[in-house]
Amino acid sequence: MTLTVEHLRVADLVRDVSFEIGAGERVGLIGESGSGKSLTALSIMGLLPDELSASGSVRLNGKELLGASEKDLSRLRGNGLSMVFQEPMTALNPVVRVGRQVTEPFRVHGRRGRSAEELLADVGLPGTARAYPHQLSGGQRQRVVLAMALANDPSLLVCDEPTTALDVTVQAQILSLIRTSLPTESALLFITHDLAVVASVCERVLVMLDGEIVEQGSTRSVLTAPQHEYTRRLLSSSDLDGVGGSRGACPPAGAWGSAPEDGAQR
Ligand SMILES: Nc1ncnc2c1ncn2[C@@H]1O[C@H](COP(=O)(O)OP(=O)(O)OP(=O)(O)O)[C@@H](O)[C@H]1O
Repeated sequence: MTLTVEHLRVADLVRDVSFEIGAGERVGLIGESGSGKSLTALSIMGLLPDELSASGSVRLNGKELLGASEKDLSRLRGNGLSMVFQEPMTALNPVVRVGRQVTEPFRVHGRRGRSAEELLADVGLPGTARAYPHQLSGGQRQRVVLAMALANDPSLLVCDEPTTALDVTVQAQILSLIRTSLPTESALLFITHDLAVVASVCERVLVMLDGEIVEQGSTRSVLTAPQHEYTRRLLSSSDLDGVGGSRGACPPAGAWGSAPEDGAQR
């Protein structure tokens, strides 16, 4: 799997954005609010609102996605491509039991797959298939969304601030679940404001400012030796131990998206 984004433009809001993500790569997209991260993700997914359109090129394994038919895109979504949004309630139907929702990707793509109970147990929610979303906590709902996104073993998972709405403990659980549940060969594009999250999940990072990518590189090099003034400012205003506070000191154990427990297990 290779995702190739070239000269992506969305009005004046995203400008000349180019990057590539290969199979198994975990890539972070950081930048302050309004810098164009979500619009970049929505362009990849073919989910831009009607009033905005994208130009340039977004290719998945060489196949152009910009301008692809809705039929082709919906065949890809939840199959080759999956996305997890910040607010799980927007992704779940409040009047449908979660068990039915997590197996939806199989029905949409006409496939037989694992049972709802299995998919939910995989994300730490055994015995919840008959629950409605409102009977679950915010963290549990995000687990359901993740189970749905992972049901068809997507080649690319896009997460747009999936933990921002959750408290710190639940946030850590969801991050750990993303690290361990995503098949090793699947690629990840992870959007966040939080540099500590990037350090713990991603091996490579793209930095966006005012609609443009201003810096990219390995998470270690960008967070320890930022080249762009904006990245330096982001770091100095973050509470990332060992980087923002005392630059050059050792990062926390397990940082830089390469923690041993990140290994190959599903
Ligand atoms: N439908 C739209 N029409 C016009 N402008 C939009 C639309 N959606 C987003 N924008 C603007 O585009 C810019 C980039 O938005 P985007 O949501 O991609 O930012 P972001 O980096 O994801 O921010 P956040 O971290 O707050 O989610 C913002 O200035 C936003 O106001």
